Amino acid sequence: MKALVIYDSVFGNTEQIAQVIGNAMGSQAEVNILRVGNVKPEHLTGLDVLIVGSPTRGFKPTKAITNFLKRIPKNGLKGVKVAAFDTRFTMSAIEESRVLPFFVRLFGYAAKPISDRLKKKGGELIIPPEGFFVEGVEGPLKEGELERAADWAKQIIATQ
Ligand SMILES: Cc1cc2nc3c(=O)[nH]c(=O)nc-3n(C[C@H](O)[C@H](O)[C@H](O)COP(=O)(O)O)c2cc1C
Repeated sequence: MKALVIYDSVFGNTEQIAQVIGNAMGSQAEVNILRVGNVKPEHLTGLDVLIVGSPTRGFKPTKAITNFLKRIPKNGLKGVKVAAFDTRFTMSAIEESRVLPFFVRLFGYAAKPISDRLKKKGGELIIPPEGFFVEGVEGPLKEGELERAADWAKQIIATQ
């Protein structure tokens, strides 16, 4: 099985999650883990599984991830199993704000629009979009999130 994990990351938290996901799959698959800026069209050929992750910024993926997804040709992910994840504020951090809970309910997080776009390009979603929590803006990741990411990756492997 050939898998690719593509991520963007500003402060390093999403990168850590991407590495854990890739490494957890690595024992069962040929896995590449690439920052979105380093992805070339040939990386997408012959893939069985594509996983894309982004920090949630303003309720959305980063511009680099959005642009990458837009550039995938129509039906470019036909026959590819896909999954999406994001990193995001903890629920308690959101609830400390007066206005944020309202907007989060309305606009959500990055993983859902990523998975929608992957499906639109022909990919078959194999697991619901997932979010991993960071403490504050720059992290660190909430305790236990790296383990949760490894479990999530194992669920993906189990679908193969
Ligand atoms: C400008 C900005 C906007 C953000 N917007 C959101 C948001 O809408 N929802 C959320 O849950 N977290 C938001 N965050 C927190 C980020 O999700 C957090 O910084 C990110 O998960 C860290 O990942 P990274 O270390 O890979 O950059 C925002 C952070 C910044 C700096």
